[in-house]
Amino acid sequence: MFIEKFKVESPNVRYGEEEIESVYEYATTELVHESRGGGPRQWIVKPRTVRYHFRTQTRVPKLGVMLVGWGGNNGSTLTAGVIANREGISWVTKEKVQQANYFGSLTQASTVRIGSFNGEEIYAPFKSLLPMVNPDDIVFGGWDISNMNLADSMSRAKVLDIDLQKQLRPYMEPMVPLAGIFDPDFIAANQGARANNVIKGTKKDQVQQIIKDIREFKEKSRVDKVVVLWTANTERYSNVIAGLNDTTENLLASLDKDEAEISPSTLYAIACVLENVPFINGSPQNTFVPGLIDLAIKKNSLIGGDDFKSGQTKMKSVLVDFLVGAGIKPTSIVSYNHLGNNDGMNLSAPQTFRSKEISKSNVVDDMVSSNGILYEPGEHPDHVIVIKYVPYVGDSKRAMDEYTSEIFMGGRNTIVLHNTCEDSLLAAPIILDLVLLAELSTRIQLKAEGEDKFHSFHPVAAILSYLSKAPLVPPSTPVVNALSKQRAMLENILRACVGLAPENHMILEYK
Ligand SMILES: NC(=O)c1ccc[n+]([C@@H]2O[C@H](COP(=O)([O-])OP(=O)(O)OC[C@H]3O[C@@H](n4cnc5c(N)ncnc54)[C@H](O)[C@@H]3O)[C@@H](O)[C@H]2O)c1
Ligand SMILES: O=P([O-])([O-])O[C@@H]1[C@@H](O)[C@H](O)[C@@H](O)[C@H](O)[C@@H]1O
Repeated sequence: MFIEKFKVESPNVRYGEEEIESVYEYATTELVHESRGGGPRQWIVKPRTVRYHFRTQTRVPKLGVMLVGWGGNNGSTLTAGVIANREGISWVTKEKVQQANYFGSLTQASTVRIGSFNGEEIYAPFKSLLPMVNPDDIVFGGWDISNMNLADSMSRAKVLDIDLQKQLRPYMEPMVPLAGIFDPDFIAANQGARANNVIKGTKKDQVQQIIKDIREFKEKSRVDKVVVLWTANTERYSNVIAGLNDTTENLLASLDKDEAEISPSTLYAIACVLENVPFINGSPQNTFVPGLIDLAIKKNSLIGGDDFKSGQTKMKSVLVDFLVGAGIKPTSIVSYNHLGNNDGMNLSAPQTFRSKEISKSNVVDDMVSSNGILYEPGEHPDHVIVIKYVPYVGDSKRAMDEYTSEIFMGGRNTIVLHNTCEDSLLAAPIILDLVLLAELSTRIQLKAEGEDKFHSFHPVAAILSYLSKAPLVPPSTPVVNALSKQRAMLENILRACVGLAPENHMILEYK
């Protein structure tokens, strides 16, 4: 059964005027590897409980979202989708009259199990766990190196139905991206033709301009908070060089010296961290060079990413988790896709493709290393990524995957998948979840027993892992890619904030 909302009644939860406070007993384990009584060393597991206090501010801000690459397929499609939902627009397709929706958004279109009632499982909207921004209320803005307005960008993207585009045009025509930071050295040469809207000056001038843009947008749109998200083109990796971008001091000194190796995405990120505005990277490049991560930690300013986990890779983080978890040994994974949008054209250059190849390849590492029965240390499946640019198919990505595994008694199993979809219709809801969850996480404070004061989550927002192909995590912490674990982590943290135990699916009541 589905319910719209609920309230938790418990001595561990207090709903105040301005915040929800909860006390949560976090059950974990401590491992030691030592000898007992002079015998050989053995692994000892010690269950332990740590008491956490959470405080979530319940006042939901008016949120401004500034997209870098606003005029792109993802940016224009997301903007269109939010307007269509806000205005209740429906449109005629060849099959039916279609209503706007937020399908594909974890926060807007998925549910969580609350419990059972009279033997029936009860579910509520994911977004009902804690007060969240209503996406209909988001004010969009942003930058693009192309000066095309959002209505024409939507038309250029060729993602949405024509009847819908016609109804949206009046809303989107007045939306014009701010000039962006353009550096041809970091993206494919084929992107140069659209770069007619660029910020001039030194890299430091460009950072100052981005800061000025953010302040003016916030004032003009009268929003309480701004989140910036990169959905611009994939850049090549920046070279990480000691003395140039390895520390805060060196990165800022390099900025002063107008160092060529600082990428546009890192410049936007510097501006956001200096302005204490959350910055999320939806592409695979290493925007967050060590010096930027160091700066974000010093400023306690949220950064998150990398690379939206939207389609082929999302499926991979489910399938490989299932196979390895079932004791089946994937030995060969081949992921091919072709697409014809501008992203695909940009990825046709070797240096930008390499950024994407890295993020799409590393997604199985945690699952493989979790099973020492199947894999020897250092052993991993053959894993090949192929992306081809085929203009004719446009945004309608065709993905084909082949998974070959070893099974019982020397058997082989091969699974083949084919997936066709508008890539931007998968990515847009992911972008929405990223900005909504980033904003929510900045309203949560926590304190573990033994700590003397409340503090925010670590500024490197591992909580956003479910939405990223290559989750950015705090230094020296584990990267988890298995989708079910990522979702459970996120849901259970939000459940703890409102005094609910983690969902463990034991339903002992019925055992
Ligand atoms: N399913 C998906 O669509 C998906 C999934 C994962 C990641 N991504 C990543 O999201 C990004 C956007 O995808 P898209 O399909 O919207 O691409 P797109 O090419 O349609 O849009 C990118 C936009 O960014 C602009 N741009 C490029 N460099 C810029 C800069 N320095 N500053 C400001 N604007 C700049 C371009 O003019 C373009 O309008 C790509 O990096 C892509 O790899 C997309
Ligand atoms: O999310 P996913 O489907 O694994 O990966 C996608 C790639 O297959 C596609 O070629 C690329 O253009 C998109 O940006 C996205 O990264």
